[in-house]
Amino acid sequence: MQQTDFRALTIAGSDSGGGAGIQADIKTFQELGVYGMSAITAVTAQNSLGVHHIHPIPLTIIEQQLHAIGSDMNPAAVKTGMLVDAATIELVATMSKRFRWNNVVVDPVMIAKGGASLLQQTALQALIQHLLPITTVITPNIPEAEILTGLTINTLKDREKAASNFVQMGVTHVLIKGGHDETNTEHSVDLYYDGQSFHYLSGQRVATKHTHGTGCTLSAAITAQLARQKKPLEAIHKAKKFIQAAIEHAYPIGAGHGPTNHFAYNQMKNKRKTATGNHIQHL
Ligand SMILES: Nc1ncnc2c1ncn2[C@@H]1O[C@H](COP(=O)(O)OP(=O)(O)O)[C@@H](O)[C@H]1O
Ligand SMILES: Cc1ncc(COP(=O)(O)O)c(N)n1
Repeated sequence: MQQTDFRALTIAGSDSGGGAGIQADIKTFQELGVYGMSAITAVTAQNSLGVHHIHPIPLTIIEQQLHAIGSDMNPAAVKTGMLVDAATIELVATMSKRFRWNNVVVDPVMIAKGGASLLQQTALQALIQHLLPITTVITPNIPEAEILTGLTINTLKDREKAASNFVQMGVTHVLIKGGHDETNTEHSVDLYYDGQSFHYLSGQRVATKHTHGTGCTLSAAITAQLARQKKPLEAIHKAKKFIQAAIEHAYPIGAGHGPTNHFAYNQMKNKRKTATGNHIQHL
């Protein structure tokens, strides 16, 4: 059977535990029928208990990875995760412009759920100055949105204000995620803004500690859907369904915070297909 050609690139850190970073991204791309490529910015030694060691990859090697992909393999969408420091951010922005990459999804990863810092404090300005102006979709969680905008976010109105700030900083589409909003025990609500109107995307909040890699997986699913030519809001709606299934069926492996389940979305879809006898695949 002829494979349709959808390709995406992730620029992120490696998570030895497989729940976040490059590993989560590639698994998500694969589940959504997208060919995955990677440029690794750091190798981390981590598991369900946390990030134990970080080994940043030399800048020249990151550049060589980006050049190898950009000069030959032309991704339709690109996402960034752990970017380590200001020099890496500047490099990623320069290379994205050089290769005219479209559909740039920035997950502004700063602090792992276990508390380890994945981005130097001094890199924030570089992110704002170099990366945000070329960002198609940014996906901060609430603490990241607060740090980048300088606002305190308690209410949904505060979140709308922060989303407007991101648009003023040059971002085209903003998704401020609500996983950290503990005032809402029923739902986990994400806010989308494109400079024109606000949309709220709500999912049933799952009472689980196994949420390692939720942000990586969501942003990778958005990237995959953009690579599949979906418009940003539709890509985000589909990605929200993917992460919801992945959290509802999370893998309780390890003694700490287990990863989400990247198979869950397709497994549930296949179950529904078997139940209805419908064998047509709708992504
Ligand atoms: N317990 C939960 N139940 C359902 N959805 C969740 C839960 N925690 C996070 N999410 C969703 O997972 C995605 C990632 O959100 P969040 O946890 O805020 O990001 P991050 O991993 O970057 O901290 C969002 O779509 C959010 O709404
Ligand atoms: C390489 C890498 N990238 C990103 C995260 C964030 O994921 P989380 O916030 O779920 O710990 C991580 N832990 N490791």
